[in-house]
Amino acid sequence: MTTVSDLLRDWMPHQRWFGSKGREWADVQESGFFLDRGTPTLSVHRVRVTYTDGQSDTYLVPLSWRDHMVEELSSAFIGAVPHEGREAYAYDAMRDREATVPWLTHLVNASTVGPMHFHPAGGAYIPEGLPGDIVSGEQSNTSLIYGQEAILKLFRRLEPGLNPDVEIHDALRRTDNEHIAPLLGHIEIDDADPANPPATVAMLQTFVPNASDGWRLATASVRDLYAEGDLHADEVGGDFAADSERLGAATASVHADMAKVLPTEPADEDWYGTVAGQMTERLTAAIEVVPPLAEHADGLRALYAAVAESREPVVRQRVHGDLHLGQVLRTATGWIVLDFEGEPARPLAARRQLDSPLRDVAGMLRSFDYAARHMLVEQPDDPQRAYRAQEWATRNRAAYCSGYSAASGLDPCAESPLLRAFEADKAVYECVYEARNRPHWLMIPLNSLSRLTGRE
Ligand SMILES: Nc1ncnc2c1ncn2[C@@H]1O[C@H](COP(=O)(O)OP(=O)(O)O)[C@@H](O)[C@H]1O
Ligand SMILES: O=P(O)(O)O[C@H]1O[C@H](CO)[C@@H](O[C@H]2O[C@H](CO)[C@@H](O)[C@H](O)[C@H]2O)[C@H](O)[C@H]1O
Repeated sequence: MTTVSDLLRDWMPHQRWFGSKGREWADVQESGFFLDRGTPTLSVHRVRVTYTDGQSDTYLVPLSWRDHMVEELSSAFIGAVPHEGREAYAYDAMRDREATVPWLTHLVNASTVGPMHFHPAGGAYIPEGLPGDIVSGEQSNTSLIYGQEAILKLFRRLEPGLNPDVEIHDALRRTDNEHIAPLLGHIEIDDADPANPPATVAMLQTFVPNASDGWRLATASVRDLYAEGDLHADEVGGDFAADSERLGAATASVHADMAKVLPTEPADEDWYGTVAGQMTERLTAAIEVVPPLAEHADGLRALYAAVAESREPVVRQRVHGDLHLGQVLRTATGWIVLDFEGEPARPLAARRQLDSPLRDVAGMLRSFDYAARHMLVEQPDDPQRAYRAQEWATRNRAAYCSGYSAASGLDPCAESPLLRAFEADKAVYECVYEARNRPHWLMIPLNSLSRLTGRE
């Protein structure tokens, strides 16, 4: 007899938000409860996947249930299980509009349903009664947009403790920072082990209408440059440098406000060695997943060792942790920074540690490199394009640093072994990310490592 666990075992590994693609499953345990008993019925499942290496992850999977097949929802159909002598048809509840209404209703009512707790932010207006539309695109989480007013992000992989996205947005409510989208509420679920704190399930924030994400804008600019074979980056219509500069200033403003409302601490003697050690550990683990990384290992270790030697002055603070062009939105008036949850693959405790703000600068600099070079994936041997890509990346990286420097009084890109090491460390992370999610893009961070370690 087919069970919900059987359905999930077949379906989950193909979902983009499932972070452990390619790992063999040894076991799956699921426990669910009903969040809404209307039509369709909405159930929420905690799904614990244990892999053959003994490690495990817990994912959150909302399902909607119907007593017949619904043709318009065929792309959201997961499978059928026997229920009270008939078939019950399970759908991906995030793609079933009618099943999206209860999330906001429960938030407005500050409900507790079984192990799930809904927390509206004080004084926030929540647009109750509207259905949500899923955000298309490839992301680690799943988001629903409610009437261009609010966006609910469902965190798929559950970990005990408050998600930094909620924590940081909540703290920033005490500032009037114009570069963030205000928090409207969040949802938690109790951990199976009562000794652990609840896990954050979702965050509701103001939807920023009529905005384009930085990745789309930057890559449009790169395409314009490629189309104009004889013109330079500053001469073509879609030059992005002014936006990059404003983005640098926006990053500095968000960093400054995070430092105001969240803890800070000057780095002590040990910090540099600890950071270098963490980067080396990450490299060792990454080589297991991406063997070609081994040829960069010596160069990378030298970059990490330079961090410990140089001991640049650093005031540690909370940072974004996974800043890239896909995490920023350009509105008519300026940039908005999204998604403060850090790198989705890192443990929560590591993502909440105080760090150098250069970590974020490095993430964005990597992203300029990605935007410039992603079209070279199709034409790796075109020297003219490679030259133009380098030109675009250099121009926009410099503009970003200049914007950051003007707003903060600190040039983040002045010769800094720490920044260089952070860029390299991010590229190592990206190699693992690409190998797992988009293997045809693996060459982008791998080639960057050749440049960062001076092999090219
Ligand atoms: N407040 C918002 N207003 C408008 N669009 C948003 C907002 N938050 C997120 N988005 C859109 O949803 C996408 C995914 O959001 P994000 O928070 O980055 O999720 P993920 O953690 O899955 O990357 C973003 O790239 C952006 O296009
Ligand atoms: O899903 P998240 O937004 O939290 O971030 C993950 O996915 C990103 C890809 O969508 C990945 O970013 C990498 O690819 C980007 C282009 O798609 C590029 O701009 C970034 O520089 C590069 O790191 C991110 O690393 C990952 O955590």
